[in-house]
Amino acid sequence: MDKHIGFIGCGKMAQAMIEGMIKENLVHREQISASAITEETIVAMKEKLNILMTNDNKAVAAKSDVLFLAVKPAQYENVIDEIKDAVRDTTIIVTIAAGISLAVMEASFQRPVKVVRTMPNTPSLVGEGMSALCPNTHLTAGDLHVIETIFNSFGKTEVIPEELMDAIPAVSGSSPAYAYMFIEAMADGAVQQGIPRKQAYNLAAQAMLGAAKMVLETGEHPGYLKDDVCTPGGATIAAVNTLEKSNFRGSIMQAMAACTAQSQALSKTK
Ligand SMILES: NC(=O)C1=CN([C@@H]2O[C@H](COP(=O)(O)OP(=O)(O)OC[C@H]3O[C@@H](n4cnc5c(N)ncnc54)[C@H](OP(=O)(O)O)[C@@H]3O)[C@@H](O)[C@H]2O)C=CC1
Ligand SMILES: O=C(O)[C@@H]1CCC=N1
Repeated sequence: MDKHIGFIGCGKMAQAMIEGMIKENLVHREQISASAITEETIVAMKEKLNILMTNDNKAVAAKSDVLFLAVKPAQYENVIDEIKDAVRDTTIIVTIAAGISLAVMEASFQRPVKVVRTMPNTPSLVGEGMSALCPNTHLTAGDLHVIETIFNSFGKTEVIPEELMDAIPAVSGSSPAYAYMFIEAMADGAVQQGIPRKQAYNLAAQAMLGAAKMVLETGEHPGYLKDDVCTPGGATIAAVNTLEKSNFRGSIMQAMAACTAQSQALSKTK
């Protein structure tokens, strides 16, 4: 891709996307630049990613065709104030923060700008990201194609209407955290039964990966796939019964409602 891609902020999410893009050969390393605050991050990321690293946000903003704002939500206001005059009218600005709306972005730049509100996730690092995208009205079909090409290089994408964006962290932006908790819990359960720790993580994680692939690749309903595992009078249905008694599905839905409420609360403070 013949574009310069910039990142304001080079933390966990920016690194996952940059490494994903590089692994997929979307762009050469010299087509990516990123800024951070501390010398420690600048030196560490230069060493790890071999991209142009700087503490000069304006310089990154000025040279980017696509500019990711990859700082925490609380830092958006100050960062936009700093860079807004350096950003070109043709630059596509990508927000990845929970709770920052397109209206807030447009108002902060104080002029018509191309903005895409997105919600990626950290598995982008290994090319298995899931990102929701929501462009504003200033993006052309060609601009959206550029953004989809970038995000598809490190995973999959769905274009989502803005009124649903606060619900996305719960299902894909934040959900890797609870998937890791599930894997950790299964590994603990395996260790309790005498299985060595390293093998326990491999067994649990590969079972999760395989189950997810079954849903995506067979197109079968997850309930049908679950039924296929449950031998009548067998071991699996005993586990399913215990999970139902401890409100497994209800707990997950409640956690997701809390996640969505927090995203909405972040939106309201902006
Ligand atoms: N982590 C995740 O799973 C996901 C995160 N997000 C969103 O991504 C965004 C970033 O999160 P995450 O990567 O986890 O956060 P991190 O804390 O890991 O990274 C934040 C980065 O921003 C840099 N930074 C802070 N202030 C400035 C500034 N004024 N100018 C330039 N750089 C600055 C920090 O620099 P330094 O290192 O020098 O302090 C750091 O590199 C958030 O808005 C979050 O909502 C979205 C989806 C998933
Ligand atoms: O916890 C958060 O607010 C961000 C959004 C999704 C993942 N991390």
